[in-house]
Amino acid sequence: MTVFEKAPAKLNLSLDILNKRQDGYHNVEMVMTTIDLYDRIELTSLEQDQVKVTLWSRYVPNDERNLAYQAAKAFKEKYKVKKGVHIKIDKNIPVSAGLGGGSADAAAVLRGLKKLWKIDISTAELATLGATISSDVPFCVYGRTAIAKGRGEIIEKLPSPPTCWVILAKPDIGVSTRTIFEQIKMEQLKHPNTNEVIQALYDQDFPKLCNHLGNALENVTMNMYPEVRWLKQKMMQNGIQGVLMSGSGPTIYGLVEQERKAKRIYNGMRGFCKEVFLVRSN
Ligand SMILES: C[C@@](CO)(OP(=O)(O)O)[C@H](O)COP(=O)(O)OP(=O)(O)OC[C@H]1O[C@@H](n2ccc(N)nc2=O)[C@H](O)[C@@H]1O
Ligand SMILES: Nc1ncnc2c1ncn2[C@@H]1O[C@H](COP(=O)(O)OP(=O)(O)O)[C@@H](O)[C@H]1O
Repeated sequence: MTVFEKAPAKLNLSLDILNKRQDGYHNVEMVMTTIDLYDRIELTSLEQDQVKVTLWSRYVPNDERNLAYQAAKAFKEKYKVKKGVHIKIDKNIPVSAGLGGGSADAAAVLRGLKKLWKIDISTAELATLGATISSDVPFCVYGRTAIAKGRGEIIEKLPSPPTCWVILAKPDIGVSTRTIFEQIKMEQLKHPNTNEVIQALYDQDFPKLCNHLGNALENVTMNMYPEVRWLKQKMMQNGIQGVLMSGSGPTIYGLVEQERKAKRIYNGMRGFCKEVFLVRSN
């Protein structure tokens, strides 16, 4: 039997760092939403007790370092499944981009295995299992729009943003999330107004949402990689209100309501970097 799952990328509409914890992680508050840029995951049940990953990517390993592999192992162990699975990943989400591609794949594997092996568990239980893989997996298990707290594992659903176009531009560098967190100087962080972002979602107020997008990691990454600041400025020169770096970067995104304007900006941004996408919000 084979099951197919979409693994959508996420955007951080806001990202705040509250404090550093004893375990080395940071307590965060992040409003996140999934977008229509996704990897495709195909899961086929195997009689042999093995996890096999197939994907074609220069940047992602197909062994036990793959988060999709780790998700399948964790699922099999937790629910004592003796069968195996062949995971095929069709990778579209850029890697080490701040778009949570690895976490999206892991979450899609958890959702897919629940269907493939007909295990009766709740989404909350899957998200708890996902937290053992990486901080963004619990959000990716739910998808749509939510606020993530703690180290990312406490999820509260929110209304999705008014439907809009999303232009994504990724500079030709990969950013290590761990390295960016290591650079943080708490007293220098610029904090977003998370409550205003949440209120804008409840009010379905697109201009207000755009005005309050904010990411405490933006300056940390931009100080390390000036090309990210440059790319944000290029995106802003198009007269978009809502422009932000997602996650620990380096992807810059812009939110636009009108299709014609979005297509014009998408075409313009392609002159500045190779990896540019135009997708819909969820
Ligand atoms: C920053 C965010 C925002 O959505 O995304 P990305 O930029 O990776 O997409 C996430 O919080 C990233 O989540 P994820 O990529 O799953 O991180 P993990 O694998 O759990 O952690 C990687 C490293 O980042 C640091 N880390 C991560 C999460 C957190 N709340 N505090 C941390 O200090 C830790 O040093 C950890 O070793
Ligand atoms: N299925 C996967 N997809 C993408 N990256 C993966 C996957 N499994 C492991 N990784 C590794 O995770 C790291 C971060 O990848 P990614 O999730 O794309 O980053 P980000 O969350 O910053 O967008 C990379 O070093 C990559 O090799």
